Amino acid sequence: MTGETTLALDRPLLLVGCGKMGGAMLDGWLARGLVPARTYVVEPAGAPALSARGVHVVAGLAELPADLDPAAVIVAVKPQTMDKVLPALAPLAGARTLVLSIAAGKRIALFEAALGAGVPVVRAMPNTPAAVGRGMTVLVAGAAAGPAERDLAGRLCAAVGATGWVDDEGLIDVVTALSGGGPAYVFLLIETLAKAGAAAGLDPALAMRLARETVIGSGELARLSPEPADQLRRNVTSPAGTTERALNVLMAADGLQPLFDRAIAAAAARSRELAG
Ligand SMILES: NC(=O)C1=CN([C@@H]2O[C@H](COP(=O)(O)OP(=O)(O)OC[C@H]3O[C@@H](n4cnc5c(N)ncnc54)[C@H](OP(=O)(O)O)[C@@H]3O)[C@@H](O)[C@H]2O)C=CC1
Ligand SMILES: O=C(O)[C@@H]1CCC=N1
Repeated sequence: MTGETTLALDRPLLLVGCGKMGGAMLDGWLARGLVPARTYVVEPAGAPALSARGVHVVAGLAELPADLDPAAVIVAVKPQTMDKVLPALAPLAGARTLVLSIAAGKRIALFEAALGAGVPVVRAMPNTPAAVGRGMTVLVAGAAAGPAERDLAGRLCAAVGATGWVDDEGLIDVVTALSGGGPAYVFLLIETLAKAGAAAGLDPALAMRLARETVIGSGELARLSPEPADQLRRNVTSPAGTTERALNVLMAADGLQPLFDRAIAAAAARSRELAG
């Protein structure tokens, strides 16, 4: 599912934590019909740009209207802040309010233990391209999340990009490592390609432009072409040509695959640690 979803909600939406990821999703939601006047954001540092657009921004949960009754509370604070935030969220939680957490590591059971076993919890792992409507979010639902809450969680995430569901929450650690953090690896690819080009003699600004446009163009080709990634790679690789020489390095036994195997395993292990 990718998103032309519109977000006409019949009750308010509450975003707790409006940093890089929560802010990226909120931008996407507002662009897709979320009504600013029915949107509440808890952000200790404030968010003047959002206030100017009509969103209600408060510095702490205690400042919210007592009768808020949100359709969904999106929890987008750092995992390390969760222990402090969850007890304060309890008064807002109930059987008819979806709790959608995007925090790395933090398990559904933690939310249910803090907020009540009957509280519908969905855990999602988005990524920052959500800011431009091209996110990838994987969701997993807790036992108390029924069809209506799953549908709402799915629509919130589909409004900012592609979505998928898993049944096994344990998989979210690997999802976090792959697509949650994945944009960072792609941006690192741009940086390293540009540095390699500059080291080989190109003007650094030109090398950066070539690296950036190459990743952008390749991403767009991967999106629009029916061919799988390995065929798109072969299409570039002329027999006995130049790319083949580079791929001999990148696809060697000690090349990119074992490096990414280690990187993904390290990130997934950190996600498991953050559960704690
Ligand atoms: N960044 C990413 O690419 C992704 C992040 N995530 C997850 O999203 C969550 C947020 O990450 P990210 O956006 O990067 O982090 P940020 O630090 O950018 O955002 C967290 C925000 O929460 C605010 N905050 C801190 N304490 C409270 C509080 N008590 N109540 C309300 N808000 C509070 C912070 O304010 P202040 O800075 O003033 O403390 C900050 O603005 C994390 O759990 C992360 O695992 C998931 C997928 C991708
Ligand atoms: O680095 C992190 O912990 C978060 C989760 C996935 C992307 N950023």
